[in-house]
Order: sequence, then structure tokens, then C-alpha cells
Amino acid sequence: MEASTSGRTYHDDMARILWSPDDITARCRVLGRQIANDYKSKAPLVLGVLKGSFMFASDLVRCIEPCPRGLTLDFIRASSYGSGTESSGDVKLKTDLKKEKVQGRHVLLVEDIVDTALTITTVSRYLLEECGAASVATATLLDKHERRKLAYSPEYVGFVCPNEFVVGYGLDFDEEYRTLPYIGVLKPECYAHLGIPGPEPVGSGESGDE
Ligand SMILES: O=P(O)(O)OC[C@H]1O[C@H](OP(=O)(O)OP(=O)(O)O)[C@H](O)[C@@H]1O
Ligand code: HPA
Ligand SMILES: [Mg+2]
Repeated sequence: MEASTSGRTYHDDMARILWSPDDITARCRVLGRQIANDYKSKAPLVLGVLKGSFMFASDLVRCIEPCPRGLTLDFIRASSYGSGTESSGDVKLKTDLKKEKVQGRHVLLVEDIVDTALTITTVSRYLLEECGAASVATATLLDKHERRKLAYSPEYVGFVCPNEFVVGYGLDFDEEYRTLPYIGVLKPECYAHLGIPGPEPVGSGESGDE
């Protein structure tokens, strides 16, 4: 289970839950129907961006029905946050995708979150410019558009995410909390407990209340 050595669970570390498992399931169904309709005359190559997208990709693809031309699934690894709450700015890609498998394909990237958009931009450029994809679109569960460093508008968005660091349902802080079945915000003391300063508070509000 998710208990730490002290007997605490990940759930105990949550300050607020933003989206429940039911909220997420409902959005997966809506997005799956939209994607099925948009790709009905194409055979998309759905590419999950690991690790964060592992739960969303798994749930979303089961909702993409019907797909009369077929749908193939693969993954690409991209990381830039390491153990912190800010992008390092250096997006490291790891993939064993064969370029010829991507060439001429309509790629649908699946992301857990688009935040600064450095990751999705790097992955999209790689697929279009180096692999010759015919098109690249993105389905992201969360869109934290307030934090963009590069302009990017994902085609399919589950939820608009407030400007806060979120965890759960694939999203991690220092590799933890990915297994939570919902998405939420950690208690501030969790960052101190792990020996890393917490994210900048939202806005400039000195009272801490929104
Ligand atoms: O828009 P951006 O600011 O680039 O942030 C989004 C990316 O950050 C996270 O990946 P991370 O580097 O944490 O790797 P992970 O998926 O293995 O957790 C997340 O899964 C996205 O891929
Ligand atoms: O808010 C976030 N949480 C976890 N990982 C992330 N990667 C970008 N933004 C986030
Ligand atoms: Mg991460």
C-alpha cells in the first residue's frame, strides 16, 4: 500500500483534493469521444509521455472508441523536473521509437500536465522535425497555462489547473505520490519533510488566503 515507514499514507499529506477519481473518469470519457470523432478517418499513433502520463494514457485510450482505422500505442520518456517543483529547463528525451514508425503518422501525445510547455514543445518538435510525423496533437489532463514559458495550446484538455504544484494520478513530487487515484495539493510541511523548499505560494497574498 502507500504507507510510509511512519505509517502515514500519501493521503495524509494532502492539503486539498482538486479532482476526484470520478471527475477524472468523466473527463476521460468526454475526451475519448472527441478524439474518436476527430480521428475517425485516421489511424493515430498515441504516444504517452512518461512517466507522468502513465495513468491518464491508460484510462484515456480505453475511452477512444470507436477507432475504425485502428490506433497504435507507444511511449516516450521526457523529464526535466527532477526532484524539484520547477522545470530545470533542460528536457531530457529517452526513446526507443523507430523514426520510420513515426514518419507520416498522425501522432496524439498524451500528457498528464502542460505547465511551462517546455516538455511538450521539445517532444512535438522531435516528432515533427526529426521523425517526420504528419501531425502532432496533444491531449493533456491538466493545462496550467498561467505558467507558460512557451506559447502552446493543447488540442484536448481535461482540466485547467490553478497555478499550484499538484500531485497524484501519475504526477509526482520527487517521484512520490504518483499512485494516488486523484489529483491534489500537498500540505506545505511535506516539502520541508522531504528536505526541499516548497513551491512559491500562489499569488502574492500575505494572508495565505485566496
Ligand atoms: O510543461 P512543463 O513545464 O515542461 O511540465 C510538464 C512536464 O513535467 C512533468 O514531467 P517530469 O519532468 O516531472 O517527468 P515525469 O513525467 O517523469 O515526472 C510532466 O509529466 C510533464 O511531462
Ligand atoms: O504541478 C506539477 N506537478 C507535478 N509535476 C509537474 N510537472 C509540471 N508541473 C507539475
Ligand atoms: Mg515529474
